[in-house]
Amino acid sequence: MSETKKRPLIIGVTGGSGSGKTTVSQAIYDELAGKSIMIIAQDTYYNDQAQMTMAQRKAVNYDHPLAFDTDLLISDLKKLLNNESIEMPVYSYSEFTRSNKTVRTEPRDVIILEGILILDDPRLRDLLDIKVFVDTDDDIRIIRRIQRDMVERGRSLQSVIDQYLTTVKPMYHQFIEPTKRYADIIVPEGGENTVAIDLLTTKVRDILAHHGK
Ligand SMILES: Nc1ncnc2c1ncn2[C@@H]1O[C@H](COP(=O)(O)OP(=O)(O)O)[C@@H](O)[C@H]1O
Ligand SMILES: Nc1ccn([C@@H]2O[C@H](COP(=O)(O)O)[C@@H](O)[C@H]2O)c(=O)n1
Repeated sequence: MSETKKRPLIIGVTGGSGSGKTTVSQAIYDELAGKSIMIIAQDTYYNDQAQMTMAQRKAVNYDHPLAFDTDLLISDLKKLLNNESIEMPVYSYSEFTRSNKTVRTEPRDVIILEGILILDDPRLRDLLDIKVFVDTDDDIRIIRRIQRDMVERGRSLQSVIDQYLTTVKPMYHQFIEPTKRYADIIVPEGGENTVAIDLLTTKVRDILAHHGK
């Protein structure tokens, strides 16, 4: 009798911009080195804006749920859950859109999905097996964001401040912070919280062992 392949496990890691989602996701990934695991950033699934001018792209509210191509993200996750490969988009923060390339991505036993709005859409939320909210104060997040966006995302100090006040902060309080209620685990201070990361990786190891992985 042929063995049925088990459905991959999806861990969702959310929180405000600069809260430490990427750091927590990378820490889980590193702790589970040697396992079949991948990280998907929700940012990769921002809408395709190739047909827009640069001025139009810069004016988009990137912290609103409608900024994302959630249908494509859900469709790709369902393929991975079905143990099929996907063509993952490639996103550029400096171009404010996807490139015309994609990366062929094979399914893995564990998928970490990290992003600001992964708990907002019930269709997406329902695909997640473990839901984590990284909870970091607004002042710490804006300081981290200034440092990161100026170094890694080609932004000026003034543009980071303007964007934070006009969209990032209000959207956080309207759409992101309310999704904390859906989280199984709330992690204060993100990547430095080794206790939370140990608990999560132990849980994932238990589930994989139960599946014989
Ligand atoms: N606990 C921490 N202490 C100090 N800096 C941190 C901590 N966690 C993350 N950072 C830094 O803050 C920035 C944003 O963190 P990141 O994990 O990318 O957040 P997010 O993915 O939520 O936007 C990064 O430059 C990262 O190195
Ligand atoms: N072209 C873009 C796209 C997104 N953003 C900002 O990125 C934030 C989400 O990424 P994190 O790694 O910080 O979680 C989000 O708050 C958007 O404002 C952008 O500035 N430009």
